[in-house]
Amino acid sequence: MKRKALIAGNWKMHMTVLEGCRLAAEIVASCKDYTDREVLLAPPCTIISEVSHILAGSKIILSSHNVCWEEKGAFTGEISPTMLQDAGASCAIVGHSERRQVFFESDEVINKRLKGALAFGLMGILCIGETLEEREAGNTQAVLERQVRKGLADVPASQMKQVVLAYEPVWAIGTGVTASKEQVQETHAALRQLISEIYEKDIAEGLRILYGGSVKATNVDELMSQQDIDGALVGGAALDSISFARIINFE
Ligand SMILES: O=C[C@H](O)COP(=O)(O)O
Repeated sequence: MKRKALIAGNWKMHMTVLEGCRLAAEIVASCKDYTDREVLLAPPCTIISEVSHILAGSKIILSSHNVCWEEKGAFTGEISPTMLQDAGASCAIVGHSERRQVFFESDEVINKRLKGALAFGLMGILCIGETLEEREAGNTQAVLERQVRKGLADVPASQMKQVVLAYEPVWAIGTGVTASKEQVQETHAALRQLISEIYEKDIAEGLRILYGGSVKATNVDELMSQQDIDGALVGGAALDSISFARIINFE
């Protein structure tokens, strides 16, 4: 099955309104009318609304970095799926390693966030990935399997079209160390096999699995040449329009 590639730029905690609007406009200008790939931007929530105006008329998808599972109520510090939609977003990232590591979000909380996003019709990017310590202890597969099974717990097959998986080994994020294309391909193939065991083969074949961790203009082509790498979740290199444009236009 031919899956549409997805190149996602995660701006993390960067960009004022002015900076973000300028970067978004530069990215819009560098996008072609693709049929084989999609582009997504995830700015901080403070500028989602302004960036949505810049993206209007383009096919670029707008995402948040996180989402609450409730529509409204006493959840200080949280943003609901409908608030995100109101601001112009149609996707939410959940379970990013920085949420797991720095803010101690558990698999259970991440699962609630994902189910909340899907229930309100958002696309959900579920991030998973092992730490260096877990890798060195030989626990990579077990950690990824736990994160996938718990992250997708009670997500019905009917909502899996809204889900994207992002494999981001923590040791490769922001470090300049990229996992090799062989390492990533092998991991993605194993993840696809796991998804076919949890759901069914067709769902696994249709699921997009992104790689994240020091993706750059210089390594995107070789990563994207692999059968089970369906796109990239890009951090640092997404903050520069020239680098990100090159990544979007991978060959
Ligand atoms: O969400 C993006 C990832 O954390 C990767 O970040 P990076 O490209 O700066 O390594």
